[in-house]
This record gives sequence, structure tokens and C-alpha cells, in this order.
Amino acid sequence: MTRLSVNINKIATLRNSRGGNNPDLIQVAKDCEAFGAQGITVHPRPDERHIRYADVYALKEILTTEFNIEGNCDEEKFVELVLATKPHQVTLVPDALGQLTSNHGWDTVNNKAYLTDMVKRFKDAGIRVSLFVDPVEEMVAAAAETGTDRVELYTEGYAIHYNQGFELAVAPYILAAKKAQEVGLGLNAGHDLDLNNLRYFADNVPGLLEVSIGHALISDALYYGLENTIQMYLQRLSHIPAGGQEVGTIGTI
Ligand SMILES: CC(=O)[C@@H](O)[C@H](O)COP(=O)(O)O
Ligand SMILES: NCC(=O)COP(=O)(O)O
Repeated sequence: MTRLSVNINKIATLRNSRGGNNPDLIQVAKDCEAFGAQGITVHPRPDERHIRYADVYALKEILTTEFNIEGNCDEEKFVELVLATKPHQVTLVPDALGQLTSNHGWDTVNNKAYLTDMVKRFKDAGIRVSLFVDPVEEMVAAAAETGTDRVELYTEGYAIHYNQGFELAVAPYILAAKKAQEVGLGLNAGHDLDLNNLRYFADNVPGLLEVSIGHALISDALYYGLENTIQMYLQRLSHIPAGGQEVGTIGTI
């Protein structure tokens, strides 16, 4: 079964907008776990516009499920943070400074030597490593040569094209997933996954171990509440028994 890791960046964005501690990021993380999330993801950025480095230390103290930290290992401060807090998983993402959000995966072919060094640094510290990549077989194959444990497929392209034709939208992800299986890599996915597109992705991409979802999930929680929303996402990742019904609205949970 595919595990759900809730990205809580947007909770920090809301908190930071007023300078106080409302909403309380730590309490939200605990609640996500209590409501069924199987992991918590954060993506601290150098400007600390949402997750602050101090949040990462505080989260490490209280989380009881998988802790996944995403970020750019070009930043030595990020590397130090991850090595000091030792999450279960680090996901390396090639973001430029000041980027609005992640918008591409690693070129694992041209950065193979660099990534091999970085992967070793984290793995030597006992941290599982995942590399954020576009759904391109060549990038997945080259990722395996860095020694990484997993890749995370960047799903914005899937999310954009899903409503125009889901078979076409998912096709490169199926090929990339099969390549990951062939070269012995675990598979994660994330970015712009939502209640509408998640089930088809999870049902069709083989070997999907984990999805990290933030923006849409936190937005949905405004309407459905956090507990209902997490249950709805978990349901999209679960098998529907024959004759069963998709949970679609708050009243039907
Ligand atoms: C790697 C990825 O797709 C997500 O971590 C995304 O970048 C979230 O970061 P923001 O919340 O800053 O958009
Ligand atoms: N790795 C993807 C992630 O953590 C969340 O991305 P999004 O759902 O906020 O687009």
C-alpha cells in the first residue's frame, strides 16, 4: 500500500503571516499523525518563508511516524540541518534560490558525481535518500548509479494533464516506475497531487511506496476539516472493495 506523508509547509506559511504561533505547527503535525498520516514532510527553504530550521528540530522531537525532509543539498546549511536532525528520509530537490516552488527534477546524468557524494554523506549518517526526478527513464536509471535508495517522481506534469486525458498523463510515470523497479530503486511521488487525481495515479503506477502531499491537502482541509481530509486522501490510496463507494464529501465519511 502507498503511504501518505503530509507536507505541512502551508501550515507554516499561515503561521508566519502573522508572526505568532497560530496555527501551531507542532500540534498540527501531531494531529496529522493522529488522523492517520503515515509521515510528515517539510521542505525548508533558505529564506525560511514557511518551515524554519528551528521547526525541523522541534518536529524531530515529537514525530512518531516517518519524517521526510526535502530540500536542496547545494545549501550547506540544509545539509547540516539534515545531518543534525537525522530524519528517516531526505529528499534532495534541485531548487534555485528564491524559487516559488519546486519545478523540475535532478539531471542525474550530468550531476552523477555530485549526487553520488551527497547521497553517501546522508547514507553514512543512516538516513534514507530519495532524489527528486522528472518521469524520464534515463534520469531514473542514472539515479540508481548514485547509490540513492529511492526516487521521487515530480508529478506536476501529471496533475496538469490529468483532466485532458489521464492515460496519456500517467504514461511516462508508469515507464519511469518500471525502470525504478528494474534498477532496484524504491519509488515516491509528489507535487500537485490532489483528491481528484490521486487514485488514478496510485492505482496505475507500479511499486509506489509513498506520496507527499501538501498544497491541495491543506487547502481541502479548509472545507472538509483536517481529519476528514486526511481520511479522504488515505481512501484514495486504499483498495475499494467491490461495490464500495469513493468517499467524496464530508457527509459521507
Ligand atoms: C519537492 C516538492 O515538490 C515539494 O516539496 C514542494 O516543492 C513543496 O514546496 P513549497 O511548499 O515550498 O511549494
Ligand atoms: N514532495 C511533494 C510535496 O511534499 C508536496 O507537494 P505539494 O502537494 O505541496 O505540491
